[in-house]
Amino acid sequence: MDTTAVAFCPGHISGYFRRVEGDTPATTGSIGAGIVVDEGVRAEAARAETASVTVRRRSRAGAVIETMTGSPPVEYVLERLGVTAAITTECRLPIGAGFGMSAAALLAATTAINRLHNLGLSAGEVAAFAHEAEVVHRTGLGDVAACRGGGFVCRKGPGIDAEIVRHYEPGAVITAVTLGPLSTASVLSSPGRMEAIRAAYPEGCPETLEELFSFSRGFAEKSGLISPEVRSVLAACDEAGVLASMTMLGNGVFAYGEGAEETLAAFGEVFVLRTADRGVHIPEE
Ligand SMILES: Nc1ncnc2c1ncn2[C@@H]1O[C@H](COP(=O)(O)OP(=O)(O)O)[C@@H](O)[C@H]1O
Ligand SMILES: CC(C)(COP(=O)(O)O)[C@@H](O)C(=O)O
Repeated sequence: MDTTAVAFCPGHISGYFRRVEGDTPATTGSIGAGIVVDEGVRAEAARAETASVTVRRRSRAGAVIETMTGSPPVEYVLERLGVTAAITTECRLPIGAGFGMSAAALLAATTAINRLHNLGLSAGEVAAFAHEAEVVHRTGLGDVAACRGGGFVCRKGPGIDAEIVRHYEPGAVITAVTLGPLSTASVLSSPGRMEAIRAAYPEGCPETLEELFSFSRGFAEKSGLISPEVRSVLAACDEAGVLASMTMLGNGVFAYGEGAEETLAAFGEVFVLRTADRGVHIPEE
């Protein structure tokens, strides 16, 4: 009997989205587009009498820079599955910055719990529990669906079973900078903000990364979400001819193409990411 199980899930930078309201969490979610990135969350589930979650962030060099206790959405999944475990999540990207860390933590943790307790859930059932927790806790809408696979994605319906168009761009470098957290729940709970977001939604699916940036930027401009700090970074990117938009929902910017890293570096810690080639999985260790 294994005493621990591990899973990894990539993060997802949403470029634009529109909430779709269903009758249940399964039919509630979002449509939109974004990029699944190679950095994400590694979750370990260990046998334990009681449920607990420890959240760790590591620096690029591997040192633990932050440790937090508790994660309401991950605890929700344990309770929903009727099992206990000691969960430890580890990530390098900041939490609450629009990198879909809540969804990555949920998918990775649920995958690890399924394996630890031999629950026999299919990949779809694992994703359904993770998605339910995201929607109930207002930590995300479309990230779980996106992180089931890699590439840059266009989600055409809510929930985990809707059609998703994926384009794989192996090696494409996406650079991001964060200027501080933005609570996803606070935006998703604001009727005024959600109406502006609804009205800003662009039609059609991007065929190229360039198009994804152009649709995302149009959405960001119309959404009313751009803070003065994000505006300064976007202005610098425009000046340098670098494609850029706001990370949804985070107080940050993601950018693509030559000069992106140098331009963003003036504003904070830069994360150099690549489009992920696969979604949630059990790593070979
Ligand atoms: N790495 C993680 N491990 C465990 N829980 C997490 C993790 N990242 C986010 N969460 C949960 O999600 C909440 C934040 O969600 P949100 O603001 O949507 O962040 P993000 O934009 O990174 O998805 C946190 O308060 C925490 O409860
Ligand atoms: C934009 C968001 C609603 C939240 O994304 P994050 O803050 O990264 O959890 C996402 O889930 C989406 O539906 O596109």
